[in-house]
Order: sequence, then structure tokens, then C-alpha cells
Amino acid sequence: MSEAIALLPEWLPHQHWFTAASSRPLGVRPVAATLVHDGEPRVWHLLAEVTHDDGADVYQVPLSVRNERADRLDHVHLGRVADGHVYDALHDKEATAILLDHFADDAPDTGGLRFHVKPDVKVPYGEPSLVLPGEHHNTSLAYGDAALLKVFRRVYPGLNPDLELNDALADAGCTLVAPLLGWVDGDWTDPTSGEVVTGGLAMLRGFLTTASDGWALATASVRDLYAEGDLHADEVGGDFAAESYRLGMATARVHETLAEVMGTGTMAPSDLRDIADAMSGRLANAVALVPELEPFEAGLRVHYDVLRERTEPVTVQRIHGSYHLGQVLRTVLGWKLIDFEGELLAPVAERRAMHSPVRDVAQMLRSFDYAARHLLITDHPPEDPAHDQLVYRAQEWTQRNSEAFCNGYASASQLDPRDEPELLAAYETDTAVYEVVFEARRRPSWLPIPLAAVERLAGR
Ligand SMILES: Nc1ncnc2c1ncn2[C@@H]1O[C@H](COP(=O)(O)OP(=O)(O)O)[C@@H](O)[C@H]1O
Ligand SMILES: O=P(O)(O)O[C@H]1O[C@H](CO)[C@@H](O[C@H]2O[C@H](CO)[C@@H](O)[C@H](O)[C@H]2O)[C@H](O)[C@H]1O
Repeated sequence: MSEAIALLPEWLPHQHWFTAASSRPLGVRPVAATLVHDGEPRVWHLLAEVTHDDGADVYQVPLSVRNERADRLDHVHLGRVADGHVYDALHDKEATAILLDHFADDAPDTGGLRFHVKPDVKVPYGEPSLVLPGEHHNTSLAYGDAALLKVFRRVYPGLNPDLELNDALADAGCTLVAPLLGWVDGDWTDPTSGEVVTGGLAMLRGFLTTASDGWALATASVRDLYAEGDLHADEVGGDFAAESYRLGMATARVHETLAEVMGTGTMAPSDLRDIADAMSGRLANAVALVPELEPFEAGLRVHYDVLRERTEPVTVQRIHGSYHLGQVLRTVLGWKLIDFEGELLAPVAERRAMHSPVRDVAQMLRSFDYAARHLLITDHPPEDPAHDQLVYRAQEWTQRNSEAFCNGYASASQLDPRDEPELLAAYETDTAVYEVVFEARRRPSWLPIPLAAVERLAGR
């Protein structure tokens, strides 16, 4: 195994799920290694501590070792070691079949790596796996069209929020998420304390065969509207408002179930002042990183100051935490919410904290604005003669769908998010500031989208 581990510093930075700050890890060492299968291929389950400029993280890297080089796996070949060729096991269909077989009751014991199946579940043994395409933070494998195994790449001690919330919602009989079939957890040696810790490693869910993601559907609607420059959002064939309404309802119902099964809390005015301070701190950091924010800083701070003056407490509960149109799937049975991991760069304790559900609503409203405006970047930049008119159309689409979403939410909840305008504005502002930094780092050409929101929220 040590020879295979020596290949990781070179290979990891090329994996899109590898989010460590520096381009090349400073060191990689195993914190748990389990030989899951001693045949051809050998299948190793490896948890590796990766140190980098900003600290250290633990990554999950299942590997398969084959006697002969397999051409079909060339794209996931890590390199050669004395006893064979090393591959990313999640792309090696024989290795992934072996992993799935470990959910069976009579599977060989793998010690500190444990496979669990929910009661009355049929695991689709024998179905071939396919890695879902796209630049995701984790690696998800579809087993036929029956199940999806989401293998968390960066892992943490304690409960993984995605697994925790999916499990709680499944036990509550909630049908607005994909059914949870099982999960994997495991032990490793915490590099800092030297103690053995346990954490969630993977989640097996039912595959939603008819799913289209919210971003694809919403942006198709916007495209229709742009193609009909003279028509209003409610007049074009691709009007999305009914879907937004239903999405608002689904969001409210998931919030309601989470409150029922995981409880609620109260955020006192002093806690709100802490939240406002944290938001102001994030704004200051963002201004230092993205100078375009500076002219709007004072106007944005007003939304945080309003929170500081609030005297009534706020009800809080577990929420989605990183909510946008890419986190919702439309199936023939309605909307389903996925990916409850929260903001990946935040510490787990923060991601598992309770917040006002208005925060999820504010994030989804930001996503409507993104969906409406992104074609202004890609297809109709400012030099396009239609640009100004389409900006107007984009605002209209966002307004219509935000209203529909809030109407749907209010129809299924005691809470109408619009009755909390100050919270909504503060969370929208905090999200837009986060997005400015995200886009400046990841997609600079998209920066005008959150900057337009910042300008509006700053009252310019
Ligand atoms: N149960 C499911 N059925 C079908 N497709 C799914 C399911 N869950 C997720 N997906 C697809 O997989 C993608 C990645 O899932 P997600 O949980 O968001 O992983 P990540 O955190 O790695 O981005 C989603 O964008 C969606 O297209
Ligand atoms: O999917 P993640 O939870 O990792 O979220 C990150 O990436 C998102 C982009 O994929 C980013 O979302 C922003 O862009 C979306 C369109 O691509 C838009 O719908 C969202 O509203 C907008 O925030 C998200 O901010 C980031 O954390």
C-alpha cells in the first residue's frame, strides 16, 4: 500500500473533488487502510490525510490494484507499483461490484469499515456501475437505474450532515428526498489527536430515473423568454412559475419535517448580533479579496445592522444549508431535494448548526436571479443590442418566480418568508457576498451576476 500512497501527491491535484488549497499536497499519509478484497483486482479502501498550505484534510480514496494494465481504465490510472497497476477503484466496475456486495448480510467482515442497509431494502446486487459525469465534490455511482452510491471524498469525524438529514427524513417517511437504502461508515486515526474517530463515508440511495435538475429546467424557461423578446414571463410557453410554486411547497414541507424530527431552537437577539458580526466579517474579507465590492460595502452593511437592532427572537432548525437550483431534481413525482452537506468549506459544526429556514429561501431566490441572468453573460453580453431589454426580462422572470416560490412556501407552512423581510435581505446579502468571492475565484466571467445583486441590495 505504501507504494500506492506515494502516487497520490501527483494524482490528487488533478481530481476535481480535491479541494485542498495548494496545487500540490505537501504530504499524504494513510489514516486507515482496509483490504476489502484480496483477488483480481485487489480492492483497498484508503483514508488518507493530506496536508497542504492551509492545514490538513482526510480524503477517501478507494483503490484497485490489477496484475495487468487495463486500457479501459487508462483515464484513472494512478501508476505502477511492484505488484501491479493502481486505479481509482470507483471507476473500476469489478471493484465497484465488490463494494456493493459488501452491503450483503453475509459479506466478509471489513473491521473498521462498515456497510449498513435500511430495513426492507432491496440492494441491486449485480447491476453494473457508472460514475455520474460532472464536476462534483464527491463521486456518485449509479448502479443500473436502481441505486446511487455517493462516496464522500473529503471526510470528517462525526455525523455527515447529508447522511444525517437524509436518514432523519427517510425515517420520517418524507418522499421529497431520494429514498435512503443504506450507508457506509468507518473508523480512522485522527491525525491531530491520535485517537480513533468514526465518520460517514458513503450513502446508498434510490436512483431517481426521471430526474431533471432545477437549474437545467429553470434556464430552459429563461431561454424561451429571451427568444420571445416581446412577450412577458407569464406569456411564454416555458413559464416556470408553477414549478417554482411547487418547489416552494416542497421546500416548506422538508423544513417542516426537519423541524418535527430534529427539533427547533430559539435564536436570541444576542445570537443575532453574533450572526450579524459574522456576516460583516465575511463582507470585510470579501471586500479585501474582490475590490469591485468596495463601493457597495456601506450599503450592504445596513442589512446586517438591522439584524443587530432586532428585539424579537428567531426560530431556528436544521435546514438544507447550501440551497440552489442545482440541489433540486424534478421527477414525475414532483421535486426532490438532494445534497444536504451544506457549504463544504465551512466547519462541520457550523454546517450542522440550526438556522432560520429563511436562509434556505434566500439562497433559492438568489438562484432564481442566477438562472435569469446567466444568459446575459454567455449569450447576450453588454455589447449585444438586445442586452438592456433582456436585463429587464431577467428581472421580471426573477420577480415572477421568486413570488411564486414564496407563495408555494407560504401555502405549505406557518411561515411566509416575506413576513421576515429583514432576515431575508440579510441572508440574501450574505449569500450574494459569498457568491462574489466564489465567482471571482472559480468563474470570473460570471462575477457580474452576484455583483448586480450586490448593487441592488446596496440600494444603488
Ligand atoms: N437519487 C438520485 N437519483 C438520480 N440522480 C441523482 C440522485 N442524487 C443525485 N443525483 C445526481 O447526482 C448529482 C450529484 O449529486 P450531489 O448529491 O449533489 O453530489 P455532490 O455533492 O458530489 O455534488 C446531482 O446533481 C444529480 O444530477
Ligand atoms: O453545488 P455546491 O453546493 O458546491 O455550491 C457551490 O457551487 C455552486 C455552483 O455550482 C454555487 O452556486 C452559484 O451558482 C449556481 C449556478 O451555477 C446558482 O444556481 C447559485 O444560486 C449560485 O450560488 C454555490 O454558490 C457554491 O457554493
